[in-house]
Amino acid sequence: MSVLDEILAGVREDVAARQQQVPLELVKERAAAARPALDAYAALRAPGVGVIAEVKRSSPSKGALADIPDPAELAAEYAAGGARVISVLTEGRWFGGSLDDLAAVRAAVNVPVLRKDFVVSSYQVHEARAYGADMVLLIVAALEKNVLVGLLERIESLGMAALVEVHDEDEADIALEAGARLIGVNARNLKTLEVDRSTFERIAPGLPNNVVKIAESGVRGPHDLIRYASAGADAVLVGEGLVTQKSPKDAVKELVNAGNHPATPRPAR
Ligand SMILES: O=P(O)(O)OC[C@@H](O)[C@@H](O)c1c[nH]c2ccccc12
Repeated sequence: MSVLDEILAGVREDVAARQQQVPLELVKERAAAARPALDAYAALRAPGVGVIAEVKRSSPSKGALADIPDPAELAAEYAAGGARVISVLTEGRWFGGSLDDLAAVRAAVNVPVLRKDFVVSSYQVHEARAYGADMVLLIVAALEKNVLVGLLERIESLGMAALVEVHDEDEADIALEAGARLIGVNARNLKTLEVDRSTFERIAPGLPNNVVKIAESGVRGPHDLIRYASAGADAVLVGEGLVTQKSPKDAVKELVNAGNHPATPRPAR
């Protein structure tokens, strides 16, 4: 069984358990009462290369990365540093995240917040909205195409934006056919867990201009952002390179400055 399959099996168990405790109808009521979603698509299309800063305690590839006793405080630092969007891992078994982390971050910042998880059912989409998410990750490799289409429509009908993650050209085609407007190319292969930054350079040029292109994984400093920008990235998503820093705020600022520098290429529109 691949790591992805193992993660998905755990996620399905956890979702089933939550659904026993909190019925879908109740989650929908909470979603309807939540503050309306912010426009993550607009935020990520703004001029300059954006930074999506991630709250991530651990990962299957690296194990423990950072304690993060106060995710709200970390998110506030990210926002103060100029992050366009905050990504919050909500998967618990492998990434050490939770929906409480999402709610805490939502309450602490005014920028859009991404629920980063292995979303396989519409229950999780309603949960995302109930806990204040503005954006939800969908991983093509984890979903049947018809399920992907259904979840994407559900996310948009709740006013949120879907970030559709791909790893190769075939998955990118599926994402486009499904109607994705924001596509994330993950340089980390979810089967081998290895990072290959050339993945973005291979796939991004084939994506239409109106699609917002996000480079995920492998950004350790401004040079990686500039490399991704040269290949057409609208934004980069950064986890490890920020949570391990003494000053996450300064680290974000450094990336944001590189993303706004006149010499940094930006996608043609
Ligand atoms: O820590 P990094 O190398 O900056 O990577 C961040 C992000 O791309 C990674 O956390 C990620 C990308 N896609 C995911 C899907 C699930 C969990 C995590 C991820």
